[in-house]
Amino acid sequence: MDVVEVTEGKTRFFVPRQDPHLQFPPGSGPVFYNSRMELNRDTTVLLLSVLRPGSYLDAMGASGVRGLRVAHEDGIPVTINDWNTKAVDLIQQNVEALGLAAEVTREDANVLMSGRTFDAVDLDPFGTPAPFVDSAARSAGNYLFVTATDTAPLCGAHLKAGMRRYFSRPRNTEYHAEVGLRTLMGFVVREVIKYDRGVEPLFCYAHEHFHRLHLRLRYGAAAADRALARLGYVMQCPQCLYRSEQAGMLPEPEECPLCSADLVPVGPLWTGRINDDATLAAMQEALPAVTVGTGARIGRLLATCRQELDTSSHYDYHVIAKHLRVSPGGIGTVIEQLQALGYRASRAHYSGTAIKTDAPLPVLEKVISGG
Ligand SMILES: C[S@@+](CC[C@H](N)C(=O)[O-])C[C@H]1O[C@@H](n2cnc3c(N)ncnc32)[C@H](O)[C@@H]1O
Ligand SMILES: [Zn+2]
Repeated sequence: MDVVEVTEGKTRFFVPRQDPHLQFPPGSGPVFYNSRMELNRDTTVLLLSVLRPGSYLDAMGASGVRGLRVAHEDGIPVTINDWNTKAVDLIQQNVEALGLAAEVTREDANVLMSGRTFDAVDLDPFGTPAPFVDSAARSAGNYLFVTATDTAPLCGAHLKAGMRRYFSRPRNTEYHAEVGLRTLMGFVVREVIKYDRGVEPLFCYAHEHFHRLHLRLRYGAAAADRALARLGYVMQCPQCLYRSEQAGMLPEPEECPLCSADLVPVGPLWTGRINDDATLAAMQEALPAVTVGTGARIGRLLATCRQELDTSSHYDYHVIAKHLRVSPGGIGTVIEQLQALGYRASRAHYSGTAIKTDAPLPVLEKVISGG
């Protein structure tokens, strides 16, 4: 295999030379590598420097970059797996070049995870992680990390694929990044709680073309019940911009209080917090020493996540302004005005025009129209 050496974070490793003329260079080599996922990997290396699990499984290694970095930069014992022979050869070459004691395996990830446990399990498949979450839920001791790049099914743009994979009915709204993240989270929670285990989000975010979950797992039916209680629906009005949140396994019929249309349930999905503030604070503290490449962007992401409200949807203030036919002021001013009126209001980490607030829609409309 024709390889080139690249650096990510503090780790140098080999990846296949990719044809820059192909439209999708990450998939053009014999083994997958996508440099655009550096931020995703940087956040994992940073978080693991805080959590320090006893063992870590990179279940779909490809070049091995993720596990290599966790071993090299965090000093955590890792197992790197892939079922592809070329990938495993490259991982082995990288492990040897870095002088690591990492274990390298060539198995179907589901078989590996069904037979062994690891303190932390990381799923980073092509597209959907859905076929791997059940075995990961049985394999993971304390931590389960999941990447999904199938944003169209998760966000409702490919509705049937979303329903097949996630047993949920997403809906393509202006808050699709939030729906995608919470649909994925809701699915993972349902896969875990059937084993009488609880799930607590540590750091979950949507970014560009992927969703990423970092979750802590707990033992016991009581912990599972706490997670179960967080499953619910966003109830969206099909005629106006109104939406609300509803807890429960099955959606109850509800009318829009503004226009009387029947609200449409979006879900089931995870409601409530998607981050643990103490974990984010610890990551912020560790950031200067740990992260190299995307450190400034991660710093902004963590800061935005820490101030973000827990609501399962947001209002896009440009959409509201267009609806009202007004030209809006700055988003910071709108948020400050809502707060001055006694409401909670924040930005969302995945969009520059998203406002999360507990203010009723008419209040938000009044503020945006300068009233
Ligand atoms: C998106 S790539 C992983 C990227 C890698 N984690 C990174 O950060 O660059 C997905 C990898 O999963 C492997 N894979 C797909 N299905 C698998 C399975 N059932 N068991 C093990 N590996 C699998 C593929 O061979 C491919 O190398
Ligand atoms: Zn309505």
